[in-house]
Amino acid sequence: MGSTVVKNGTVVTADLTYKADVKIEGETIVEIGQNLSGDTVLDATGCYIMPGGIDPHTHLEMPFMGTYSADDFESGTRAGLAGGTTMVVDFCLPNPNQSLLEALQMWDNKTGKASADYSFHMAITWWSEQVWREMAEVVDRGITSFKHFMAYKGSLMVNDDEMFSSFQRCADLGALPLVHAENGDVVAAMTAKLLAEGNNGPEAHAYSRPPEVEGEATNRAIMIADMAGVPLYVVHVSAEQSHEAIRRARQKGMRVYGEPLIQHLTLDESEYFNADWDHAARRVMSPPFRNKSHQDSLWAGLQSGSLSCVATDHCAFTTDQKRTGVGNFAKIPNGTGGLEDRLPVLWTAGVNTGRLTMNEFVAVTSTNIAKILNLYPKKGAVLVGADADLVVWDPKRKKTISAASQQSVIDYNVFEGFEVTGLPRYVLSRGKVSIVESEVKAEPGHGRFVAREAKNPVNRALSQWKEIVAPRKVERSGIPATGV
Ligand SMILES: NC(=O)NCCC(=O)O
Ligand SMILES: [Zn+2]
Ligand SMILES: [Zn+2]
Repeated sequence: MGSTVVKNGTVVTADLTYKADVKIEGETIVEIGQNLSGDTVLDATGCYIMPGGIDPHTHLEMPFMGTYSADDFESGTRAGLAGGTTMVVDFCLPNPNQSLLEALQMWDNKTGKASADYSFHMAITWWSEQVWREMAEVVDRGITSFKHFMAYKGSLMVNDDEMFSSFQRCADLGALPLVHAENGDVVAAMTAKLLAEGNNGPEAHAYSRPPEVEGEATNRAIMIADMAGVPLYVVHVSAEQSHEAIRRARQKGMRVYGEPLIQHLTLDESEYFNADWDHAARRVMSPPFRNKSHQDSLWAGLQSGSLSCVATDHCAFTTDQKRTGVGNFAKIPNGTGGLEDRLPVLWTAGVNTGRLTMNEFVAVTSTNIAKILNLYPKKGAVLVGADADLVVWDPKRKKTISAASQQSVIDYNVFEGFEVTGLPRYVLSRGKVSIVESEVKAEPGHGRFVAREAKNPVNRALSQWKEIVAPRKVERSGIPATGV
């Protein structure tokens, strides 16, 4: 087995910055130190050696709104690698009444050509004794997080009673519930009203989902999670209202994690007012893009630690697919891409502006989610024994983002024209050099499923506390006779 040494670089992790060489044998980091030698040398002069990005929120080849998202595990993981992301966590979505295990088999079948490692969250899209039972089997198979859609009424949405039951089951199993937090009833009512009034363009998608629907649902999910005694992960936090609910909960000691997307941090609602229907529809996603004050709130959350991870929610549809919604915005497939662009755009808009330190950048793109999902330190770390998922980051490399040169299969890019400074020189996936600057060496089939263990320390601590404060019957000796 030949060894590889990444030499002359600066290691940047979530908590440290130091000069060192990193030696890899096979798939694993075996040594970190000075003047290391190996069979192959990757020169990192002028570069930072960081843990590869982990995107905790992707939808590859996802059946949704009458179609399938266009990027599959082949193009999606390749796009991720090209931008420094070495692992994705996708969503397995059972149909109503479908067995979770059968759905898992269907999702497994999609992954054969993944060139980077992946894991799944399991969605709870319906509720029954069977779902309750199968959740344990799903956890045994290494999938320890369960997603709940509070929106998409009539398809993926679950009600509060179902959510509370599922959260309690997560608590029993030591699993993590996730929520897409928008009030689906209110969205459905506002959508119907807008359409009835003739407001059918893509901008009405944003009108139908104001920040309040997100704030209300986030707060509700937090309270339900607290009553169930589980931590909670809120996906695609886009607004001050939902961030505020998370901030308040954390201040009260609740274990709630918030995930803004790179799109919401850098793109705003003016996109929906573009006179070009295609331009606006390509940006339709839920929640929609917001205004600058919400963006400032999200950046502040990353800086202060009230928000934990930056994801993409990569769910890419072609222009043709988006055109299904001409004349009715509610039929425009919801979703945008971003896998290839997350790290370069966040570095450019975050680190290069002084909003984030390099260590914070590593934390929010990799290490925090590795800890939350109990993947650390196998993933999200530059440590001896960790998987050699590494990005050698050249802070001076520049490019202008363009659909013409992207890995995603769709015909546009929501970041088109963005000039980024800071790009990978090398990207290694479990030791395999998969990207050399703009040259793709990723190997379809190299990616592997990463199983996770339940009952991480936060789950254990919460269960312990819940047990201590559980309702207990008061035993009384002199019970008075009834008044009758
Ligand atoms: N976000 C979005 O618009 N599409 C993907 C599905 C979801 O995450 O809600
Ligand atoms: Zn969502
Ligand atoms: Zn999503």
